[in-house]
Amino acid sequence: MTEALSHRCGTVAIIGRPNVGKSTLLNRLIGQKLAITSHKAQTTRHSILGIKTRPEGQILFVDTPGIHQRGANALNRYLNRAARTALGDTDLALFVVEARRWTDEDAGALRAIVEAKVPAVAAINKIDRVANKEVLLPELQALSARYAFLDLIPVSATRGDQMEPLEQALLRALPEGAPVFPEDQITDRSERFFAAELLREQLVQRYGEELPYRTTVQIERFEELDGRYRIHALIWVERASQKGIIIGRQGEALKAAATQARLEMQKVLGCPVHLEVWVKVKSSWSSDEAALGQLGYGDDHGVR
Ligand SMILES: Nc1nc2c(ncn2[C@@H]2O[C@H](COP(=O)(O)OP(=O)(O)OP(=O)(O)O)[C@@H](O)[C@H]2O)c(=O)[nH]1
Repeated sequence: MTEALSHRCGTVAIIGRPNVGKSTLLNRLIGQKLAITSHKAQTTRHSILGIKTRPEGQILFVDTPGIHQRGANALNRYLNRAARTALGDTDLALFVVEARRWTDEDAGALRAIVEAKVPAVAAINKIDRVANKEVLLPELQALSARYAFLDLIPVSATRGDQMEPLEQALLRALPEGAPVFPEDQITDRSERFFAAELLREQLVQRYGEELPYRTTVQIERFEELDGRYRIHALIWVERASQKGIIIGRQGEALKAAATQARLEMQKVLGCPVHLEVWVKVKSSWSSDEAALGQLGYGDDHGVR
């Protein structure tokens, strides 16, 4: 009973290989779109704080870019570093895996937790795809043999199944403490940051496999006047050919992406948005540490 009476507060780093559903799970837990998602791996580039306040406690979620092993350019190194930094400074890890799929990359992500020696809860995601739930039992056993998880909870982030037991397990594992943020606050990120992410989400969802990872979004101007937002965004690409693809024939492709991004921004900001988007070429930004710094990837908070 004493456990139920004490108020809990602490950070939970969401860790897992790319594409297991970390961002979807964060959005589901917070009940609003904080992290952009796509079916392509490596969508998440920034560590985002999502704040979940309940009577029993406050959970501060840090969404990390998926820990992955491919590629060694500066952007990939930054992504892995961001995930590891989050682990070095958290009360608890939430390790996300996909039901019925264990890969070397999952093992790599788990190794980061083991090395950081943080307590962890495991979420076995995408159970909506598993018709016979009995097959999950040996999987849970195998996972608990790999690490001393405090709890293992099968979940479905898209359907919202098992969110309550997951939240309870996380709260139980957090230290006692007073809430850090007001109860109605759901993130520490700025509106400007979300504007950049929502435009980047369109790039990830609309263009070929490689191109989005060769681009970044910078918000040049972000102003609110008389209940309307005026936002100027720059999409940085590495080559003129990429600029052509993004813009498309007679500007059609960019127009469609910007229109959808604007609608998403209006949903998040809750008022009309005027969005202007420009595409600019900056050669080899993803392999140059100095260029990454200029674009806001120099620290863990990324583009603001
Ligand atoms: N069937 C099913 N699909 C899911 C579930 N959760 C996430 N997905 C899908 O899995 C894909 C990846 O989800 P994300 O949330 O972007 O994954 P992530 O782990 O944040 O990926 P990175 O940003 O690459 O690290 C998306 O297509 C999601 O719709 C789930 O519970 N069930």
